[in-house]
Amino acid sequence: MANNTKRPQWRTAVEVAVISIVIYVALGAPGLSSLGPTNNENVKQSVPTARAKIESLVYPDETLSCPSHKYGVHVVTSEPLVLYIDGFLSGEEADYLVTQSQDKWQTSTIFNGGVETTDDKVRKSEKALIDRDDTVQCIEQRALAFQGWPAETFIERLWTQRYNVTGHYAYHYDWATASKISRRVSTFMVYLAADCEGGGTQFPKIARPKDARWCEFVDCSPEAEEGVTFKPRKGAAVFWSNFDAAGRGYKDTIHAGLPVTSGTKIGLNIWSWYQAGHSTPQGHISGPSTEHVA
Ligand SMILES: O=C(O)CCC(=O)C(=O)O
Ligand SMILES: [Fe+2]
Repeated sequence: MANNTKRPQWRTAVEVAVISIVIYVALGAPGLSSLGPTNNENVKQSVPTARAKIESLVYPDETLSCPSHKYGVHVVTSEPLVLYIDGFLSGEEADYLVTQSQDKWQTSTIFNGGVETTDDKVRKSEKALIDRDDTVQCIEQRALAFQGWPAETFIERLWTQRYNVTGHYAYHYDWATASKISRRVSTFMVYLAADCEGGGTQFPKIARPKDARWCEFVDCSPEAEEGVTFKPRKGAAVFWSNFDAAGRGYKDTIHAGLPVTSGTKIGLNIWSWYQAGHSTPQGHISGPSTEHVA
């Protein structure tokens, strides 16, 4: 009788390898499309794990009729695309989001190797998860319309972020965790309250535009850090793309929230998330979620 109970060891190894590849591909080949830099110790991830992420994605109600809103767009650089949007939110909208944040502030977190943790040397601020009423969904709509309603692209639940004196966010990418099927495609960094000194959003690898008219929006002082520092300005937003057409994260989007030296700065993150295999808008991923994943 043939002995089938003992298979050669090499075959077991091949089977393990094949199964591993299948699992890797099923998970969206994490890391494959994000061929930018590997994170060094000073660059922390700000993107949480896949499941919590998907639960945090939303799509605004398309039947909602939103008031028309005008803003001014200025190109900082086209590769990577970085734009300055003056008046992206009205003063009333900014104040409303600050009011909505009251009683919701909690210590901001970072994601390190997929683990949520706090470290005030990296990120010192408080964040608040914003409920999705009509005003908020109209802001989500505006963010998607601005980008041309990209397919299979959702909005991450909105979070506000408050920095008091010494509050800051160390240099990081917003795109650290990415795969072929799943990634944070773009960022709007919106200023809701800007009664502060310091607190600029700093991009060391993006050149400051030369024209003196930019000095209204960026730090033109001799002490300004290398690159460009956007000044907190109520209602304004800095928008940038996190990935190139091949799905590679842009290294030049590394940025920081500089320390606030007096007063308070409040920001709003609007992140758009590409999730392949989910059509929009009919195939909403989920409704409001209580997951805390910013
Ligand atoms: O507050 C800022 O200026 C930057 C914030 C930021 O980069 C973030 O929340 O990811
Ligand atoms: Fe960021």
